[in-house]
Amino acid sequence: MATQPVLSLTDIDRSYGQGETTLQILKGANFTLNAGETVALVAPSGTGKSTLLHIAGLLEHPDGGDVLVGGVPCQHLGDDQRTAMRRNSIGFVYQFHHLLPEFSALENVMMPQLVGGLSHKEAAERSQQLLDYMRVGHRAHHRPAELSGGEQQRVAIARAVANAPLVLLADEPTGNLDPETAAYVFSALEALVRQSGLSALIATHNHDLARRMDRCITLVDGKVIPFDA
Ligand SMILES: Nc1ncnc2c1ncn2[C@@H]1O[C@H](COP(=O)(O)OP(=O)(O)OP(=O)(O)O)[C@@H](O)[C@H]1O
Repeated sequence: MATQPVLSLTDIDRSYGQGETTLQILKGANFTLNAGETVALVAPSGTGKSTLLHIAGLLEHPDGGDVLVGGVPCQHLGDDQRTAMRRNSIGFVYQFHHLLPEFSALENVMMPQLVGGLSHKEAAERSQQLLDYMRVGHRAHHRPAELSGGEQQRVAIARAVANAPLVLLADEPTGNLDPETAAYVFSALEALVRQSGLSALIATHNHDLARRMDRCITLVDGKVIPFDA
């Protein structure tokens, strides 16, 4: 039985105006992520990795083409519907953790679940489980500023998967960490993704980490092509 892709990018165009000129970053880019699949996006700086991830995560509109999440075309969705789709179906991890500074680690992970309608008790239990799984459970009641960079990123990963999204998108999730911490955090991310059967697209500069994904892609002349890391 053919499985439905969880994410499809079809003929994506995106350009940015820079003074007099236009910088065309994505030119008819196509990409499909299947259920349970992990893909690494490896490409030189400035080629459009973040742009592609932001478009895939419905954080940015393409100039042309469409994004299908769970088979649903998103081009013509209104802002509220896009927000709901993002909230329910997409988890995003950034290079910098973007945790809310005034809330504890636990509260940060609980937030999307509370917005999603889970009770306080259920959200707290699930959040603690996720933090434990990411081996940062003992820091649950600390605020982000009291955590190390690696711990902050592990909390951010727990938050991104808290709503059991269809797709996890990560933009250099370990790019801000020293190599040893990066390897540790990446392993925790990988274990969580594999254990929960999540589909993930992860941008990374690290070829060793990229090779651990099911397959690798890169960006050349604005198009997605397979890559042998
Ligand atoms: N909002 C914007 N306005 C103008 N130019 C932009 C904008 N966002 C990105 N760009 C340009 O588009 C190109 C691709 O940017 P993007 O951040 O997607 O690259 P990247 O591959 O993720 O790079 P890095 O690995 O350095 O993070 C860059 O040249 C960047 O300067």
